[in-house]
Amino acid sequence: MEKSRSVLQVNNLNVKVKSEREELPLVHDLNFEIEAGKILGLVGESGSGKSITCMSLLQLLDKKLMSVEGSVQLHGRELNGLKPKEMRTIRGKEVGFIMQNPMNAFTPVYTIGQQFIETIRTHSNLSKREAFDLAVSSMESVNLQQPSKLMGMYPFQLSGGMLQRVMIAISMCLRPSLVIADEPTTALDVTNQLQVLNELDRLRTECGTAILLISHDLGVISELADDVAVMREGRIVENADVFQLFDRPKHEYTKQLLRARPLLPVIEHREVVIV
Ligand SMILES: Nc1ncnc2c1ncn2[C@@H]1O[C@H](COP(=O)(O)OP(=O)(O)OP(=O)(O)O)[C@@H](O)[C@H]1O
Repeated sequence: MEKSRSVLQVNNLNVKVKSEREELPLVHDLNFEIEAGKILGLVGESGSGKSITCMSLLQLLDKKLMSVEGSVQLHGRELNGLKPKEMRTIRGKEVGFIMQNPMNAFTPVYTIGQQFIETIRTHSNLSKREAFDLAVSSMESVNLQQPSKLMGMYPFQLSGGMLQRVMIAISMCLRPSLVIADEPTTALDVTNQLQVLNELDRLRTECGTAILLISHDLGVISELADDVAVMREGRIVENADVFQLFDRPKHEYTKQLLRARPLLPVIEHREVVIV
């Protein structure tokens, strides 16, 4: 039997928020998969459930507030229902997470270097020196200048865009088999956006990483994604190959999204990324 190349397989995923009287659905019956080396773009208007989906895949939702039903398999291993300790060993090593707000990813009282090295050493057998060198080279790959100096600085001493790139470097340095990237480039200027997108592209090409890429920027999605899922009000209304979705959208909502995109910047963006 042919071995499945599926890295992430999601079946009948439902997320509900608990209130005193009832449970209100936020995400309905999601089904999708991502194969090794492929990028699935997830698009949809604000509030459509993209971030809640990411958090549920990573088992990061507060169980007291939300319930998650359905199956989330990483290389065939069920993640939904794993103990927090087991999930912690998976997050950071097998699954990298790039979140929207980089400030939330760091502890203010430790330096960037302390946090970077701690993360690397929790998930690997590298010495402090080796972890330092890996951190520095990872920061260089996302265009951070003077990475050795940055290692000694505290999060508040870096701009939002720099912190975002440090978080991306941390998420990618251990070459996880899955990266979940929730608006990874929103806080960045165009040059750094391109650097980060190229780095994501390199990761999937060279390391076979599967990537779930959430972005408002349809130019970014059309450039990088192999498949695109369109979310609306907690449901996936269309999931198709990127060419089919952009050239022959089926769902009325997808057509609306495509009509609403700003054309000029998208074209410029695509041309530069291809280089
Ligand atoms: N802690 C929470 N309690 C109750 N409802 C929540 C909670 N967090 C999010 N929601 C609701 O879940 C829905 C989906 O939110 P989500 O943040 O996933 O949207 P999104 O598509 O990621 O939006 P954006 O693009 O703005 O980040 C929204 O209606 C939001 O109000």
